[in-house]
Order: sequence, then C-alpha cells, then structure tokens
Amino acid sequence: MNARTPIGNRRWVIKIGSALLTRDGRGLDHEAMAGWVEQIAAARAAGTEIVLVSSGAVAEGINRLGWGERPRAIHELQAAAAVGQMGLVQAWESAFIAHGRHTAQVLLTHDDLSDRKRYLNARSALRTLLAMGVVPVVNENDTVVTDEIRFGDNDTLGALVANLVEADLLLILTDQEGMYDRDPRHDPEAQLIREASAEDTALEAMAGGGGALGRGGMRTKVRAARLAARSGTATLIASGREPSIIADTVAGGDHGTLLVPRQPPQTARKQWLAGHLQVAGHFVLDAGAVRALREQGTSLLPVGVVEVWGTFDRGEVVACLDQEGREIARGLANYGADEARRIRGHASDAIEGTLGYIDDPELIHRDNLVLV
Ligand SMILES: Nc1ncnc2c1ncn2[C@@H]1O[C@H](COP(=O)(O)OP(=O)(O)O)[C@@H](O)[C@H]1O
Ligand SMILES: N[C@@H](CCC(=O)OP(=O)(O)O)C(=O)O
Repeated sequence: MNARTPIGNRRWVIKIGSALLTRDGRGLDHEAMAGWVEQIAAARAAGTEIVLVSSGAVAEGINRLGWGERPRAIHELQAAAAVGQMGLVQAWESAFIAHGRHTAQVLLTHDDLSDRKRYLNARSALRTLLAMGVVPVVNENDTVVTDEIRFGDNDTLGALVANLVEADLLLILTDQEGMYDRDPRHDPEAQLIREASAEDTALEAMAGGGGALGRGGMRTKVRAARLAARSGTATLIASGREPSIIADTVAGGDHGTLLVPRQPPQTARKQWLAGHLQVAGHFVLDAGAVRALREQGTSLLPVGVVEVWGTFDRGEVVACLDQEGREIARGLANYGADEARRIRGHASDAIEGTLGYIDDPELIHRDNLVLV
C-alpha cells in the first residue's frame, strides 16, 4: 500500500458530529468525550494547537427537554439549541479542566464570517486563544439564525474555521470509518477511499446525505474539504468510534479518508470570499469573459457582462455565472446593481460617459475575485 501524504501538526481543527456526540440522540456520551479530550490534551501538550468544532446542541437540548423527536418549528429548534449548548459546554469544560486545560465558547453565525470586520475579529480572537493554550469550542449560534441564513451543518463551519486559523488539518470525526465510494448504509460492498484530492469533483457523486441526527452526511464533508483546501488545509474524515483515533493520527497513523489540497493556498481575502454562502446578486458573463476569468485570471470588465440580477451596493459579494447559469466565480462588485446595469456590455472607457463619473475600470477587480 502506498504511504499517505504526511499531515502537518502545527494547528488542527477537530469537528465532532451530533450522531457521535449524543449516542444517536440518547444524550451526551461523556465517556467518549473524556476519551477525545484526553487525546486532544496530549496533542496540545506536545505542541499542536487545536480548535474543537462541536455539534450536538440541538440533539442535547431535545434530550434535556425530554422531547421524543426533533421538532420542525424553527423557534423550538432555537430553544433546544439554547438548552443543549449549556450541556455541551459544561461537558467539554469539565473534561478539559481534568487535564488542566481551559476551554472557550465561540458561537458563530454566517453573518459573523461574511462581514469582513467581524471575520477579522473572529480570526484574531481565535488566534489569541490558541496562543494562550486555550482550546476554543466552536458551534453555530443556532438560537439566532433561521434556515435561510445558517450553515446548518458543522462540516462547513469547521472548514471556515480551518480557513480562519489556517489549520494544517481539518479532522472530521463521524460515525463511519471514512468516506466510501458510495453510501455504506445502502451498499455493503462500498469501498473505503484512503486518499484523494480535495478538489476532485468526482467525489461529490459518491457522497450521500446524512442520518437522522447529523445534517450534512458525506456530501457536506466533501464540500468542506474543498473549502478547507483553500487555506492549504488537508481534511481527514475518520471514525470517532475508534478509541485512539486522535492519538493515532498525531502519531502518523493512516485511519480514514484523507482529502489533500493539490492547489496552492489562496490569500486570506480570497478564502473569505469563497466562504460566503450567500451572494447579493449575479452577473451573467459572455463566453469570452468566462474564458478570461478562468484561464487568464483577469478582472471582470463591464464589456463581458450580459445581464445583472439582484439588488446590491458597491462592495457587496456578487456571483458570476456563465450563460448556462453555472457559477464560475464570485467577488466584490465595484458598482451597485443599478450602475452595473447601465454600464454592462460597454468598454471601460465608456463608463464615465454613461454614468458621468468613474470609480474603477473593472466591475470586479481580480484581487477581489475568486474562481469557484
Ligand atoms: N460515500 C459515503 N461514505 C460514507 N458515509 C456516507 C457516504 N454517503 C453518505 N454517508 C452517510 O453520512 C453519514 C455521516 O454524516 P452525518 O450523519 O451528517 O454525521 P455527522 O453528525 O458526523 O456529521 C454516515 O452515517 C453515512 O450513512
Ligand atoms: N449547530 C448544530 C449542529 C448541526 C449538525 O447537526 O451538524 P452535524 O451533526 O455535524 O452534521 C447543533 O449543535 O445542534
């Protein structure tokens, strides 16, 4: 068997899913948590900085409130998350304190990471905590988000946190040995993938949805790996039921599925752009502009835009689509939607004549543009 690509051990993000943490919804598995904490504390003592991304607030809230099943109403889910998050942080805090390690609760929303200022604040807070030897315990702030504006699954959140702290590894612990070439729940012949490129688009076809408690399944884990790769972060999907999974991985063991970045890391600003789950509008590009962006890495000029959709202001994130509606890039618009509609299809030297002023010759400057 070929040796796997080695993983750096400077900084890791470890994500633990709901199904694992809550024994399939029967309440927090304190014993398993103690086992993971012991291994994390040892890795930290040996010099690896670790951020924990912990799911399980909603599942634990449902358990604490004695509800038989997951509610559908958003206000009930928000309430369950608020109750359950208390149990989660209590459990992590006491497990880490037994090893003399402080934890810090960090609850994030999509808005926190899409607003540039708040993103930079979250980044410096996390980096400060890590430098102080604290283990940040991150979750989505489920109580203040609704379906339209949530990450929903913590795989995506884990990847964005890995971008924030520029982790070497995003370790996703789940209830399977790793990623198989098809959903093992439906096909016992499924084969475990040992290593693949995080950017390999064929992986998505092999990844299915999640179980009753987890939200994303393998699909969101594959997407998370692609997102994480933007900061040069490798993703390992492995079984949290394997008793010494973290220690073995630190020691260079080769459990699970490793998805490695093959492209060079992007700048922090481009990672931030790629991490936006929502955009304020769309530019539809002609074929020449699509080629120029993809093949030459140019800025987007008004002349290559055939349609402008949505309402947005200068500085907002806008997606660029080809004529079949496929997103090819996104970036920060230099003009608001109304101005963009007036200058689309025009050469840049006609902008001033059309608008009466010119801010920039491009609709999106290439420094603010990321291919997706
Ligand atoms: N190709 C695949 N390989 C492995 N697991 C898969 C695959 N496709 C779908 N799955 C499902 O994804 C589930 C894990 O995701 P999920 O239920 O969201 O858990 P978590 O809470 O850990 O995120 C597995 O239990 C498995 O049934
Ligand atoms: N923020 C949510 C986690 C969402 C979720 O279920 O994520 P996951 O189990 O990782 O697929 C919670 O704490 O309940």
